[in-house]
Amino acid sequence: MKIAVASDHGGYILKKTVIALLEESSIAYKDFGTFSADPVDYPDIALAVAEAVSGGAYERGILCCGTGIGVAIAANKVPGIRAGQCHDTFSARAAREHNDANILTMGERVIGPGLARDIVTTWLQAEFQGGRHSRRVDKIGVIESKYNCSSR
Ligand SMILES: O=C(CO)[C@H](O)[C@H](O)[C@H](O)COP(=O)(O)O
Repeated sequence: MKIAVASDHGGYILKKTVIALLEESSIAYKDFGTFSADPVDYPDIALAVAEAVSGGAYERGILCCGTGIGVAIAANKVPGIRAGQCHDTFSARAAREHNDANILTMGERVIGPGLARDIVTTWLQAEFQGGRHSRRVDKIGVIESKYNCSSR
């Protein structure tokens, strides 16, 4: 599995925690930035990871900002992206099993590194359960198609 990872300045330290975990686990990843604690705009880094995942080059993405909210909102504007903010392991598991979330978002100003590691591990190991959940995820795709810009 290849993971696309990025953060804004608000999630810069949390991203380092995520990357350390991926390296310990021998999971392939690419860091899409940001590469310092200087302020950047979270929609820019969310777009980079969302396009990397929606384009198929990366199976999943992990985005960090101060809250995990802004990057989730921005990433979910990209067709095919199902980004979920998870700050507990129950949600992380459900995001995969029920929602087939292909991007995990977290907030450095909300949770600590220990919990973040558990969340990432849970999210990476959980699998989409299909069945009734497939019908619901498919309906998200129908909504997306309804409002998709024809110029894309
Ligand atoms: O997405 C966010 C807010 O919805 C993130 O928390 C950002 O990291 C945050 O907005 C950055 O705030 P700052 O005051 O400019 O550091």
